Amino acid sequence: MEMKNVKIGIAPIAWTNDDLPDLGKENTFEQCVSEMALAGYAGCEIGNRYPRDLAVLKKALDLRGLQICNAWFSTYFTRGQKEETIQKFIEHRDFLHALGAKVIGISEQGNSIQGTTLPIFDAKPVYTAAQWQAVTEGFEILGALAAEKGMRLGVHHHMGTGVQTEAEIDYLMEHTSEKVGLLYDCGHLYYSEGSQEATLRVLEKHIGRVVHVHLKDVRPNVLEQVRCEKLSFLEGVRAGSFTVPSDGVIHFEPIFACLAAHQYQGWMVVEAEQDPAKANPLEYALKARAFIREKTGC
Ligand SMILES: O=C1C[C@@H](O)[C@H](O)[C@@H](O)C1=O
Ligand SMILES: [Co+2]
Repeated sequence: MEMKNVKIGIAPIAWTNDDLPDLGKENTFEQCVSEMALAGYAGCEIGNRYPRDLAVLKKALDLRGLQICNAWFSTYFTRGQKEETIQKFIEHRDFLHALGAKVIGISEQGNSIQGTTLPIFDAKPVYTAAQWQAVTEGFEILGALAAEKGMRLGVHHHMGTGVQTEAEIDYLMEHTSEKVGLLYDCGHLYYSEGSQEATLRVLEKHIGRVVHVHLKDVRPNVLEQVRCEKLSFLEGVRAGSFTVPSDGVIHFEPIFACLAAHQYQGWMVVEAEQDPAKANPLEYALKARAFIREKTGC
């Protein structure tokens, strides 16, 4: 398998979890980025422990040979906060641009349940026609703003949001232009659709729009527990829903093969939020890095 122009990154969420700040509260920014570099990653995303001062952040990254590839951005179009979302997006875009990132990953959080206590398998929002209209129009505007700086917008399909299922991803892709790319996260797809086939099918259908990839694996026994006990998304994270590639149920070979066959260019980012007290972040980062190298040569 030949993957040219693909870089391997990792997300800080395994060290410090922005959604569950008590997970990894003992881990410092310096430890996080040092261990990312030590484990052989070329870049990373941004977490809330990262310094916001551009010069300080750049120096810390340069010292370790790390690049910033993306950082999460929440949109609130379903709450009617269009102007505020656009304003904040421009600031976020400019910060990422100054750091050399080429992608901006977004997710509509106006009525998302991912951070709530609601059962993740029972209470996700389903957009009305008006909400789809607000979201697709808003994403188009953000896509154009990203393009102004030579960057790509990637919509992160995510559990607990209105862009979660295969059908919702298809709808989004059909009702938006090329300016709106897809942030493909195989862990979220398997979690939502429950099968390897659907996880791969979505990638194959929309590979031309994929601008960024999150590699996470899932533990099927924990997903079953989440379903049976009606747990929330974050309760599931604490219980160990996610792990790194090679440690869960997903077959990564066909995913890598599809990306390689379509000459995907960009980042593949290991993103596996777990309790660092149970899953040593460096150990799991090393495990994922070795697996990716073995399977892709990258
Ligand atoms: O990309 C992501 C960002 C996290 O904050 C999120 O909850 C996680 O599941 C994810 O995929
Ligand atoms: Co993700």
